[in-house]
Amino acid sequence: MSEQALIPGAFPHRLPDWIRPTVLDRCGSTNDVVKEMARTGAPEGTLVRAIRQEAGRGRRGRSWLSDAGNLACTLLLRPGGTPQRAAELSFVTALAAGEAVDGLVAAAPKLKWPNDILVDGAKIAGILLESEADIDGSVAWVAVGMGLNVRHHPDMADYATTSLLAQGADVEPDQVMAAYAGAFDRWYRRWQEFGFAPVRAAWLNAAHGLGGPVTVRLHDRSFDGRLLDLDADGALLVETPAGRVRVTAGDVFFPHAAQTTS
Ligand SMILES: O=C(O)CCCC[C@@H]1SC[C@@H]2NC(=O)N[C@@H]21
Repeated sequence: MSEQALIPGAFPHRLPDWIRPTVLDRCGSTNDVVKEMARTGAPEGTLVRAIRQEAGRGRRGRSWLSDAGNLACTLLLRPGGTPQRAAELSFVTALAAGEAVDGLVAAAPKLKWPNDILVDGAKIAGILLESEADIDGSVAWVAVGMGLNVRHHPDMADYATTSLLAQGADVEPDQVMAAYAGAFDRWYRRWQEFGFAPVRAAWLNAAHGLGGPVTVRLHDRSFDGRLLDLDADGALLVETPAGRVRVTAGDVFFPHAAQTTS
């Protein structure tokens, strides 16, 4: 990993008490920084933001561009429980990121399975969860990485992207991170108290393309269908001529709209 200069001074916005931020001038990936901290005992609520990431990562080994002006941060959680339950945190995170965007832009943010946030059909934010289990199989920690295009967005060949600035919102990444942290606090508490049901309901309420045609790309094949629902465990339910299919990993594409991958 390259140089990591700590930006001195207090974080300029109010965050929930349990979330303690560190801002780095640069790093490879904030997920890697937080994973290392998790392995050496850092507490839940450790939050690392990098002004620049030099090796930002997305899902499925894709790279994630994050120059100064955008938000790249990772929050450390220690929720315990099973890895299956911890996976629900990607929906908690999507709701929090969506709320941070909502109100800043005219169009309502939409959530695309499994963990993209779209505005006007274009990707504005993505989420990368990584975790480790204890010897008994329970979750030791989860590194919740979130990248949000605040002031610029990359040109991608195969899907549309946008930023808050391109949508007319002239804001600073720290301000967006504070809104995200506040929304995360609310959704995380709700999830801990009431489980996945309210998270699932809110996610469905903001879901992109529900009821419409979808192409699902798995690692070894693709198929078309209609986007039906989110299952009680976060799997996507797709209706196909051959019957209902549960999708637990893959990419979804929506015809006749800006394409995004996640
Ligand atoms: O859309 C995706 O594929 C997920 C992108 C996740 C990017 C964020 S930026 C902060 C954190 N650090 C990383 O290296 N990745 C995540």
